[in-house]
Amino acid sequence: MAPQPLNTLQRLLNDALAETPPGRSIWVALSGGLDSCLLLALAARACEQADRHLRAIHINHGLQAAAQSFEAHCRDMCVRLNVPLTVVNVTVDAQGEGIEGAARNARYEAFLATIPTGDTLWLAQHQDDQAETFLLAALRGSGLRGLAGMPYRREAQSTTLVRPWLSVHRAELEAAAGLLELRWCEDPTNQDIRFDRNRLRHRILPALRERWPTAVAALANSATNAGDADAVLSEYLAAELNELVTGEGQIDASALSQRSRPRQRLLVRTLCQQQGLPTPPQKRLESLLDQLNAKAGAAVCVEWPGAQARLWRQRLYLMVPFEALSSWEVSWDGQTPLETPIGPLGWQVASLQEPSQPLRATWRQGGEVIQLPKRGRRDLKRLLQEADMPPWERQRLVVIMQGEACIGVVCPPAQLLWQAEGVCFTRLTSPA
Ligand SMILES: Nc1ncnc2c1ncn2[C@@H]1O[C@H](COP(=O)(O)OP(=O)(O)OP(=O)(O)O)[C@@H](O)[C@H]1O
Repeated sequence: MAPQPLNTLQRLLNDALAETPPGRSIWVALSGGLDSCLLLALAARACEQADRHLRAIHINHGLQAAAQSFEAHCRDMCVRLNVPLTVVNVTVDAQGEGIEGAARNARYEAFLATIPTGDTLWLAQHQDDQAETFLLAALRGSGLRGLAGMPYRREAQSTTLVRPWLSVHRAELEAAAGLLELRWCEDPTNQDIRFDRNRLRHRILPALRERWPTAVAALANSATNAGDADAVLSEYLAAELNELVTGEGQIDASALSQRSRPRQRLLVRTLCQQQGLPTPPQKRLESLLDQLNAKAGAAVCVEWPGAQARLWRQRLYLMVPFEALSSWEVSWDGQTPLETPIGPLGWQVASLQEPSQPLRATWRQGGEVIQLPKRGRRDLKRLLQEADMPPWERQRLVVIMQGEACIGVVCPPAQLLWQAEGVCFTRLTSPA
């Protein structure tokens, strides 16, 4: 009979296996370290018994001299276990964030780009990793979402990520590795206490455990509780946000200002999350909320890395910051797909009143006039006001000119706003 630690670990894998769709592969994220090597060894047994297809993926970050030996170890282990291995080399760009975070982002991007839709990826994180993640989040002052740490299971771009051993203590994995006489690579950087996580692991958690022997399990439990609370709260907030939505990526700022401050904070953070934007740091968020009742004409813009919030006509807009536009003007035959500095125009001209006169495309300069069917000559400025288009979007409109006449106004890539009398634009269909 298998010794107790192996039994527990094997059972958790069988449970995880029972939840994966039949006919799809299970992938093990194999770093070459103890935990993921053990995961691969026991996953190979579980998948063989259940007649399931197992694969492994190793990401080579190329960050340290030892990277090649990790890769070699993974290759060797997969050959011995007869598990197909995919190795992906990534370039880690640590600009603007720590090297650990940049490596993690590059790794997850590579996982999702490599693993076919519908397959499942198993990661070897355990309870101690979860406790560290919780503490790191608490030390950053995170809200519920951050404190929830790593979920047992999560869907990402149609790939399911599962951590079957999230409830298992590291010591149990070490004991199991000993029983199996497993071989793995020790990552020399794991001892480097200049990294926050390593400092927690080697200095802080041992001190906590000395006074509170179950500290790791308790912290991991708090993460689970935070995750549950976050999931329920998210449902309520999504429903409340729905009532505030005034259009895509915008909500009613004056209705938001009627809410209590804590509610406002949560609603803005949730809106950011829904739009895949980073949430604002506390001071930026407070500054934004202080201005919710700004006068209709005031141009309020609060920025933080990766996102900005704007208030306009009592509506709150959240978006990715625009890059400043430099001047641009090109001549155009009306047929060739036109690439603007902010993407493809998406339209072509099917017919013109004066086909011989050349066209040019440019940003809206101000002062344009367009002759509209049945409406006569109209100032573009007035039309934009009537259309309720925010000022920052007005600056990014492409106007098609023929001589001094504006014959079309497009918001790239999809929206044709106006076409002049006698002119017909048609939508470009993307090549199959
Ligand atoms: N380079 C990598 N290639 C593939 N998977 C990885 C890689 N690095 C980490 N992982 C996956 O993410 C999990 C957590 O990563 P973490 O950096 O905490 O672990 P590790 O110390 O590198 O390795 P291990 O958890 O195997 O001891 C790993 O258990 C493994 O499943």
